[in-house]
Amino acid sequence: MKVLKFGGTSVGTAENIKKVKEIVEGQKGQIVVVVSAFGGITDRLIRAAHKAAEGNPVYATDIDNIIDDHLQIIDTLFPDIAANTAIRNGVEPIFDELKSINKGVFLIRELSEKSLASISGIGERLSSKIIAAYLGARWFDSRLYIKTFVEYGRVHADLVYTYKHLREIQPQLADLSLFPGFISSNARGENTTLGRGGSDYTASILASAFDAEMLEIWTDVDGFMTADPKVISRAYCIEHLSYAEAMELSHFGAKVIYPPTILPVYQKNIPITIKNTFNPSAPGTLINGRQETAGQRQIKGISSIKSVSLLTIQGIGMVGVSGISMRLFASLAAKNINVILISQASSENSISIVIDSSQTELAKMAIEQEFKRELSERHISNIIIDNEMAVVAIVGENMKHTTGIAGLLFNSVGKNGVNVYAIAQGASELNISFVIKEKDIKKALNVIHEAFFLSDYSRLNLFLVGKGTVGSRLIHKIATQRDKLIKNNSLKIRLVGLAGRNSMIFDKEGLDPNTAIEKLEKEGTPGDVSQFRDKIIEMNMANSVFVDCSASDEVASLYLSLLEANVSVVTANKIASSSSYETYRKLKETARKKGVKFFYETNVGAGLPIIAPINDLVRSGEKILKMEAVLSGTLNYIVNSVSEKKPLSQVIIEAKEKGYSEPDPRIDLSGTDVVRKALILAREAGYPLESSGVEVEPFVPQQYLDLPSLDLFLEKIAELDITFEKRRQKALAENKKLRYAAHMTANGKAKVGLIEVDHKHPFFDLEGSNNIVLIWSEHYFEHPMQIKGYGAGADVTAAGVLADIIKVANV
Ligand SMILES: NC(=O)C1=CN([C@@H]2O[C@H](COP(=O)(O)OP(=O)(O)OC[C@H]3O[C@@H](n4cnc5c(N)ncnc54)[C@H](O)[C@@H]3O)[C@@H](O)[C@H]2O)C=CC1
Ligand SMILES: N[C@@H](CC=O)C(=O)O
Repeated sequence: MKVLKFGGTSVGTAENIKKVKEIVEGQKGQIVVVVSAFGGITDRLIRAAHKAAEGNPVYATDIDNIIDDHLQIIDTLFPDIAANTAIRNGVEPIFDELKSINKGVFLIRELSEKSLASISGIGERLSSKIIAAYLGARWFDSRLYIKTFVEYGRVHADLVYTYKHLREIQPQLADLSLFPGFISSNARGENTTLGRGGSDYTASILASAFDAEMLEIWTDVDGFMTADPKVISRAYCIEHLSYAEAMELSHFGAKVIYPPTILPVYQKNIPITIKNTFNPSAPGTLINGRQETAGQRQIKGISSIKSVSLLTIQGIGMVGVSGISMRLFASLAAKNINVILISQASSENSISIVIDSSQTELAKMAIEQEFKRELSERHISNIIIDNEMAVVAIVGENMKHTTGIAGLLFNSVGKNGVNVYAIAQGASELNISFVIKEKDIKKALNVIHEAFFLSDYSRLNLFLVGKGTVGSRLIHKIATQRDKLIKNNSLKIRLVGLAGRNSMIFDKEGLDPNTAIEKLEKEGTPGDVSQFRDKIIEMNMANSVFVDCSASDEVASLYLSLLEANVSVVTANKIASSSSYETYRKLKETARKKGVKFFYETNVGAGLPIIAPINDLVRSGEKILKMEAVLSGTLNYIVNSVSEKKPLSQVIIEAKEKGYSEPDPRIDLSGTDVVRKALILAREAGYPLESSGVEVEPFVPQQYLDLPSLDLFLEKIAELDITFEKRRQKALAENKKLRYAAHMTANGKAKVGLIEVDHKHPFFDLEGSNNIVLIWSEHYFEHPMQIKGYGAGADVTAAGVLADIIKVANV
């Protein structure tokens, strides 16, 4: 025999009830069906009853509407007049009862527990009669067999009597029998209920009493998911759970099954299958007593509860005093307050508990009353209440005796800036629960899911500033590389925010990179970058990365606050790392402390790997003694491209057009860009160089750089065309070439300026806009390490920024 339970949505409409019929008719052997009330009816009944108790006459209309909805379902399911009349006659007395109890409540303005139990059970009485007639099943009144008693103000099933009654009627069961879920009665024969979700419990009690071979819970999801799919879109259905795992997951918020349901079938070792009425071919989740084998996932699922409060009592007078916990929990139990989580420090200095937020005041009063003396004598100093909290739990039998689970869990939430307020883990190692702020729940669930369920891919949420030469190519690369990154690196990069100088757009699900710039221009909301930063922090998304493709100091000034908010920063903009050494140090230290990344590889040599190899040398204990480099793509392009036919002024414009120069080319021509790069290289090599320690010879005389506007500069710079060409010709006559070079030594000094190199010098053959860096260290002494290649340009830089972004994900 099998017991099949169909919940409210499964029997929410006549169409759905037809699906139920197909499922039932597809079964073999003896079947017992349990049904809930039609979807939403129980809530509507309870609301109407409360209105009646408040003296609100609208209750009567609400009841009429409930009755009409049932009649409509009857009319759709029973088009045949005789059958229709028969079922209408069958339910008419229940409609009358509903009206008269509510009328009584309305007249005396009082809704007793007894009346409420009678009213709220009417939904199941009606649905079960209608569905039994439609399926041709023998109908049984659960109230006659499922008996309850009250303890601590709560209704409990009296399983001894219940099993006895049910076994007595077992011989009367037909091939297809149907019981209403949820409803029961007490020893005096008065109506009671098994509590919300009680239909699952009814089905489990029947399965246990009748020794069923299987209990099937038919609902509107495919089964237990690895996490709440409304929060984690990548959550997927769990194929198998042990009873204990299912109990833990459902207790902690996974509303797939009502937690007490598991006990009756567990005691008989009857398996449960969770199935989807709307997707019956899906395998669902099987719950049984099978032990997990090694090699399977350590974590089966993540669940969470919101709207809870963390209540902490603390005081040094509690240390070593026995009976404190007993009195605390007894005082809460006396007020019917359910404790969701308990955490106590081994010092016994404090006990933290989590309770439903609606019971906070009641709990505080109960504790204050119980510990009146201890509070007045300051043995207990404080009762602290943190509201708007959430509990997150990871569940899995395979966690037992496996090291590193807690480490991975708290590392993943910690580096995303989620603060953990309390932790609880039982010695059974089946569940690790912890308390966080409710606002962090989405972020926490996302990062934990990513850390433990690596089945698909990691995600990065990008917030990009700058859609110019480099930024626009980066967006293009994100669009073109997307599929490859998912396939080869299991990484999904989502552009969730984009900002220009005065406007911004956001999309939590990810902007389409092919149209993001156009969308920003058309639909962007006005605002500056500090507002962009505030919104990033407010969005509080997991794995957030801020990407700076501007040349703005205003943007660079935001990095610290972003890193402090656990947002990683990837930047092509050199301003931050080349400003004061203290700023550079603080940014790196903050990133390290917060467990986020601060990457700026493109600051020197664009897409060339220069910073990473220097870091590797330093980390391996190498002392860097000297560096010589050509670090300006623009200036190298200029010295290589000026000719008799092509004057300096024309080549400067070309360098800008080719995307080599800074937005303002005077930054290159003054030597500032190379100074910035030299500062960064020296600092990466371990020398706290400041810009005052760099001797600079600008590429063009200072008087041109002092001109009031860029336009004027570009107009006047032609005056230098002849002088520059002469200098170039003179060097050429001596078989030499001009190079704008940087020179850094271990004494912490640097020099930047135009030099002449002969054919033996490694700079001599440096073509186009290429860069070169020579590094002398203890081991690279006679022959320096050389890094050489394209040193500027939108595509190589965008590729370098993308490489830094990928590095953030550690894939
Ligand atoms: N072009 C190259 O080869 C390389 C460039 N870089 C760096 O890349 C960065 C970007 O360079 P390009 O794309 O050539 O510059 P760009 O001028 O073409 O683009 C910069 C973008 O940033 C935006 N922007 C500027 N100030 C802003 C602010 N306060 N708020 C929001 N947006 C702002 C501008 O509107 C523009 O869209 C620069 O810092 C540059 O030094 C780094 C390595 C190589
Ligand atoms: N303007 C820079 C671009 C790279 O940083 C250069 O010319 O090298």
